[in-house]
Amino acid sequence: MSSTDALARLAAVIESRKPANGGDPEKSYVARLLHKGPDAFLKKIGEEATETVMAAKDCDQGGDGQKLVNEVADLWFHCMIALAHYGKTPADVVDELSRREGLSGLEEKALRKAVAREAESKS
Ligand SMILES: N=c1c2ncn([C@@H]3O[C@H](COP(=O)(O)OP(=O)(O)OP(=O)(O)O)[C@@H](O)[C@H]3O)c2ncn1[C@@H]1O[C@H](COP(=O)(O)O)[C@@H](O)[C@H]1O
Repeated sequence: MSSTDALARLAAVIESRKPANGGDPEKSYVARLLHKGPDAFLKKIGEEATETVMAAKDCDQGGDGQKLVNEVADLWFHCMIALAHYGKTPADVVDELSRREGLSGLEEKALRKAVAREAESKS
């Protein structure tokens, strides 16, 4: 079974935890966060992003990378709650990454700057 299947299965569980789908904040962590609303899960995303940075620094100090994997899992999980709340799916993110496939970040940035310069020269 592929990793994207696991993301799709988790997305389906998160969907089932929405208040409109009967998610119970007393019995489910996801339902509790969704019930509390965006401020609650967006705060968790901020925390998990910071913990991801700290775990990466731990790798620089000789760590084996497992903390980094754990923190990225927490980060992805909380981002998936945000995606679900705003009506998006992991498949949408994978599609966006696929769309970018083969387009160098440096080329894309240069293209963006050229478009901005062009617009500025016309204004
Ligand atoms: N993948 C996860 C997952 N990853 C992390 N977490 C929870 O996310 C929280 C992470 O927060 P922290 O590490 O900051 O720990 P904490 O101090 O307890 O956090 P807070 O008190 O600040 O909320 C912990 O409570 C973890 O248990 C997760 N909780 C649930 N899932 C998945 O979501 C499914 C549905 O979960 P429920 O909605 O709880 O049934 C589960 O079956 C899992 O597949």
